[in-house]
Amino acid sequence: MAVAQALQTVTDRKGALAIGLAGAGASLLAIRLLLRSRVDRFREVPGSWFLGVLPELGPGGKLITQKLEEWSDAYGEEGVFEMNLAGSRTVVCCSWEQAQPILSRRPHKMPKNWRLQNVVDIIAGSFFSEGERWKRERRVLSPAFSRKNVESYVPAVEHVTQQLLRELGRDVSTKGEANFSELLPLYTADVICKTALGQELRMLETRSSDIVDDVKAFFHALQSRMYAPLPYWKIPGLARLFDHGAEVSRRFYSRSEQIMQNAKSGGRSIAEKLRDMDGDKFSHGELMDNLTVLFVAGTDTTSLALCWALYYLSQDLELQAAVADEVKSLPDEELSLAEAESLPLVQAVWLETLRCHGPGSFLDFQSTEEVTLAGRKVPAGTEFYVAIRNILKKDPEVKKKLGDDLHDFRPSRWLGPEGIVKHPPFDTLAFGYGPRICLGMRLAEYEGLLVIAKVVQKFVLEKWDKPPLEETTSFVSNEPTTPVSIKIRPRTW
Ligand code: HEM
Repeated sequence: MAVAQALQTVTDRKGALAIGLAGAGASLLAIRLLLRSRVDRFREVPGSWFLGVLPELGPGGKLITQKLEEWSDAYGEEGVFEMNLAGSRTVVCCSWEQAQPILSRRPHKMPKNWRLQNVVDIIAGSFFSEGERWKRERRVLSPAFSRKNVESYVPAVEHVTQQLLRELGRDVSTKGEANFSELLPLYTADVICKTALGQELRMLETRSSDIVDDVKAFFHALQSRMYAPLPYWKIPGLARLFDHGAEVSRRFYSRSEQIMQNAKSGGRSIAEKLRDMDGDKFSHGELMDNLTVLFVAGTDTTSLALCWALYYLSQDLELQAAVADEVKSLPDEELSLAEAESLPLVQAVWLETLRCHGPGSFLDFQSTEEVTLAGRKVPAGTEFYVAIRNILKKDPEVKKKLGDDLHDFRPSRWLGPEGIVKHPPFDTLAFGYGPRICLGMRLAEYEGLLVIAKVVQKFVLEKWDKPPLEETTSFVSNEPTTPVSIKIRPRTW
């Protein structure tokens, strides 16, 4: 009898608990719906009430670039629409008109969004910081990428570019084709090491991909954490099941320590300059963070943009022949920044590649104040995406300047009677906008022009005869889903 009574009590308690939980759930849903109805809404991408559109973004959000383009077409006729991203209301600005109120509030009123907080235990440094810390880091790092300093890196970049040409020559004689997805990240990593960090790691020559593999693993971890429905990395032992961010972070830290030890005091490279600031303008940890950021931000981005550029040139042999004609008589020795910039068609190919396939296809923020968009008030704390790719491929303002056929890859749209016409800010939008625009833009641009010019001068890229490349998103990069392997042969004049 006593046992039966005890069982009854337990069952009653369970029942009461279940009713309580159901009641709490229903109240939460009711509050959510009530709050929702009070907010001025834009057209919304349909999704489940709990995860919203997250499942549609694929594992780790890899489909976000394509989805933003698709949804901008379907829901973005006002230049702005919204979506529920795992419970967070996210407003997407897909036109230049609606993007401007967001971008003009940067950096302090429109910081990067809270999702970046998910990665602070594996990476920090200028790309990820805010407020006073970001200001100090930007001030200290900026001079390293000034025009004058990038000009001083010319011999180093030329040295690595010559190595790239030698490696391509080797691949031609052994395989008849070059895997640019393998070679270009080694090239950009060598350039960063030799210029910014003052170290010669000869990754191209030895084809050693440890650093490049770690950058990719890092991007994977960052992307996975930013789009995870639950903070799996906070549960001991679970993080390693989903990403290797912590191990990669440790490896980068020890590489940065090594670089600092090798750096001479008072030298020219950024690492050498930073070494003198250790403990003064920068704490030691901050120093290590920023060296890692340079590795991470400067390798995959530029190499992927170059992969896309060479892919387009192998698709369009007429365009390639015109580029070859432009670079035919370039000297074998180094090209200054001004000489590289005086090649209009090479520059047009670079600008058009960034417009169609720039690695940073969107920027994400979180507002600190109310913003009015398309006549509707959006409260402080809302997440915003600025869909850069969509703007560059569909916006009426961009059409006015660059033509109606924005879906086509047509470098000549950047050319006028006098040569290149840049159309700011659209010529640099792939590098971001405003005070936080990409720090390495000048170096990336120089590498881009130089590689396009020198590769086409020395080699013919045969016609692309494989299926068209598709892309997937990995943190700030948009990479082809299959390697960019192109049949090449030496060019004879
Ligand atoms: C084609 C190549 C590249 C592209 C398309 C690119 C794109 C971008 C974008 C979109 C941002 C965010 C800008 C914003 O928030 O407005 C950024 C930031 C940044 N990039 Fe690049 N990047 C490239 C190459 C490089 C290189 C070579 C470096 C240097 C080593 C670099 C270092 C950085 C840094 C440090 C930031 C953070 C700047 C800050 O928040 O103050 N990037 N980049």
